[in-house]
Amino acid sequence: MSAGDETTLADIRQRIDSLDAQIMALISDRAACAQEVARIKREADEQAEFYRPEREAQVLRRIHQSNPGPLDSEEMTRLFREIMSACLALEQQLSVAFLGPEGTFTQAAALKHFGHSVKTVAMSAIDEVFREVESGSAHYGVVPIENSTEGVVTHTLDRFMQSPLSICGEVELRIHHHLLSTERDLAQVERVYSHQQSLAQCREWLDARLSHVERVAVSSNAEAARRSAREPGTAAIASEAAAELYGLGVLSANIEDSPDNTTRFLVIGPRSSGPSGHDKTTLLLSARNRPGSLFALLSPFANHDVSLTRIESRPSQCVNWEYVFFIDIVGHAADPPVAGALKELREAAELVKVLGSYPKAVL
Ligand SMILES: O=C(O)C(=O)C[C@]1(C(=O)O)C=C[C@@H](O)C=C1
Repeated sequence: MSAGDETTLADIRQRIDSLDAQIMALISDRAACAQEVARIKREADEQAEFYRPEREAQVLRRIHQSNPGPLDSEEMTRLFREIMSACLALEQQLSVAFLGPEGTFTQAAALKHFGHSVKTVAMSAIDEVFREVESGSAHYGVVPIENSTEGVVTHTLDRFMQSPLSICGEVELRIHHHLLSTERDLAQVERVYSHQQSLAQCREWLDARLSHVERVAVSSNAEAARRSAREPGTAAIASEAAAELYGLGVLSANIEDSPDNTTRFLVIGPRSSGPSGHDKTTLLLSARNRPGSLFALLSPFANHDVSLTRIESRPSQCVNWEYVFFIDIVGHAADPPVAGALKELREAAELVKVLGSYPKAVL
């Protein structure tokens, strides 16, 4: 390196130091604004809601769209996600219950959505996540709802039938599965633990590489990692986070059969979100038991030009062979086309429950 290069490097580093000082001052100004917002919210209402999913989605969308580069837009949005998470923590320390144990994809989804300044609390079942939020012990909860290869998580759908909670957000997470073990060689693995959905998502890889090995389904991927860490001769299919947490090595990375394996999670809380401009609404419907009833449930959406993105049917849990429908539509319940469709639907359906309107996932 020549003397000229040294000066240039030193110059650039000086500029970086000065920019860091400016960034810090700006972040501190932003944090002071959040404190001021909190004061105004508290003065207006003792039960003030500090977390505002619609505002967060708008902020993150603006950052995503206006990023000038060279940083990738996803990267820039993630940085702002963390800044806003720290600002919200100054207003209120949020607790978020998730389907645990520590190291599950659901925890990764919770942190992706809320940032790292919230307190995440591990629950051992989907039902417990709902109960923790229903009782007010946690402010919000995160539960899995569907996977792009394995389909819907029926436990979560069924739990909404009896819950007063609303959906206030969604999170999409690309799922990468790794084979984790304390062993150093595939030949030493005699048993593989994982959640049944993950075993299914890696079926082809397991058939090709570990066809002779016993597959054992356990309650979560993180539980699989925890067990494998204590049992020589075993491996777990789980995330990188679980590998770190339970001290396992990665024997084989990205073993999922479908390269764009994605899981969608829902954020549940005491109320749904305000309109953000790009929203979704989830409905629970049941039809009167007569010919043409499904058509009657769907036609109000067509009449009001509202798009359906998903429809699932589940046994009603009240009467044998009667079904309820979970429907996702584009738009917020307060948007005029959706409000019009809902009004018409209430005249046609036995039951119309708006499970929540919430911003479409940004990250
Ligand atoms: O705008 C608000 O209501 C705020 O509280 C500020 C802020 C932010 O940091 O931008 C923080 C938390 C909310 O969830 C949304 C936005």
